[in-house]
Amino acid sequence: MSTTSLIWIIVVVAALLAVALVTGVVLARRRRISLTEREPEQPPTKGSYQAGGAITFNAPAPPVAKPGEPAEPVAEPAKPVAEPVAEPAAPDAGATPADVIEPVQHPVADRTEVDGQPGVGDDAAVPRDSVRRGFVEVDLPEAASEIEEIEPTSGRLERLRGRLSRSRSTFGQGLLGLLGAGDLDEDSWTDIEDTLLMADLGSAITDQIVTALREQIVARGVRTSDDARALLRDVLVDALHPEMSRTVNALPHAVDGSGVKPAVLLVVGVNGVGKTTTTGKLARVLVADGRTVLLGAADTFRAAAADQLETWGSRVGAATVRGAEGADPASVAFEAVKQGVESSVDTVLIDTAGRLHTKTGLMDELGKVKRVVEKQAEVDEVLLVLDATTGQNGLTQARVFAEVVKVTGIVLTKLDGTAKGGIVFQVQRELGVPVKLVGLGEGADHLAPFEPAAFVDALLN
Ligand SMILES: Nc1nc2c(ncn2[C@@H]2O[C@H](COP(=O)(O)OP(=O)(O)OP(=O)(O)O)[C@@H](O)[C@H]2O)c(=O)[nH]1
Repeated sequence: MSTTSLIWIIVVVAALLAVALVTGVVLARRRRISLTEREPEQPPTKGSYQAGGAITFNAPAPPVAKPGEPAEPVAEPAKPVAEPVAEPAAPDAGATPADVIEPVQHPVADRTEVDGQPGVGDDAAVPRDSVRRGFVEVDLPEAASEIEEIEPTSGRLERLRGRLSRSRSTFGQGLLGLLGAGDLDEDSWTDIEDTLLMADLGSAITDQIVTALREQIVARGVRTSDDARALLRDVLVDALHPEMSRTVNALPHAVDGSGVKPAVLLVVGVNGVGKTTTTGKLARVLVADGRTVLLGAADTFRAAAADQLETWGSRVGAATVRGAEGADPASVAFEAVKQGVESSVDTVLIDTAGRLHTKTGLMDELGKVKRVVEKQAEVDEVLLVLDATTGQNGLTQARVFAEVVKVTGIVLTKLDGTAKGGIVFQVQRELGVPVKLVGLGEGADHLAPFEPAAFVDALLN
């Protein structure tokens, strides 16, 4: 091979290498992902929470002044949740004559249960054919690594109205169809009665509503379906006692000679009704309102219940006081209130054991929890949680609990899972105690203040 040929070969190889190098660089640049520094995320500000017309808490005293902080003025115009409510702190003394509806008396002959009214410590009698509720195992809510943002409670009932669709389609729409169908004969009135009974309004309230409808349909000269809707709305809202106070007594209050103490709430009810979930949801609402909350896991019967509560608390930055499995619930409740007082939190929420209804003697235990707590602080609210899907069974439970503790408010859960939303009417009548909150789903923010008008609108529209 001549020298010239060798030179040519070297030149060609060099040229090919150069082309390959340039192509490689271009391709590598194209494939590279462009990385830029992300703007740091802004943490959700509490100030963005607006909750006017939402779950209302009483404010009998200025909020707790934390050590080193100046006391805040009594009036809190910036906090829409804490609408000023002219209610004294003590729930026993808080009811105005308009708030009080007489609880229904139950002569033995009228009772639905076969064994007569259950007494304290007895098993509550349930209809023989009812399905027995077993142990409820629930998945723990996912633990959050940082404090969650909480949906405002304002307008929750409107936002969650779709969750009442089962009651709306059977009860609300059924009634509207019957009432707006023109001239009503006796058969139509019987159908209206049946619809009310099937929605679990109970015979007394059904009679009351039918009588009111019959009178007013003539008095108002109802002609169109719009007239019928307006009449039905008024009658149903009226039957829900809109004048009753639904304020949750959950704000700290002054105690003679010992400064300000946290509000203490007991959450009671049988197993599986949704006590722990409700306690967690309520803690969220309070935290969203700028309150400090301590949780007491006095459901020592089931270890997972304390885990469940602790997880709820961790999601909103609330600490949980718990005891060993099987520990005395009263001692856990005592410790929770003690710590709550010492750390000057605004509210202590105590989740109690749920097997009080069916195990002899356990109802007495609930009385003990209350007595022990009262050695340190007043119990401001006893919220009885009832599962709306259990119908008459729920009413039997309500009676038993009312014998042991002074129930001050009802939380009706699982209204999203039933067509029998009418239980709301009956349960208030049974106990003479207002439904204050309703559970409309398993979601963390699916707890709404109970507002009679919004509830009826959700059923009828
Ligand atoms: N659909 C629906 N489910 C709910 C509601 N409230 C609670 N639940 C569910 O009901 C189940 C039982 O709830 P818990 O809060 O564990 O009930 P509990 O009364 O504390 O039960 P125990 O700890 O066994 O006494 C869980 O699966 C909840 O997610 C509600 O409003 N709607």
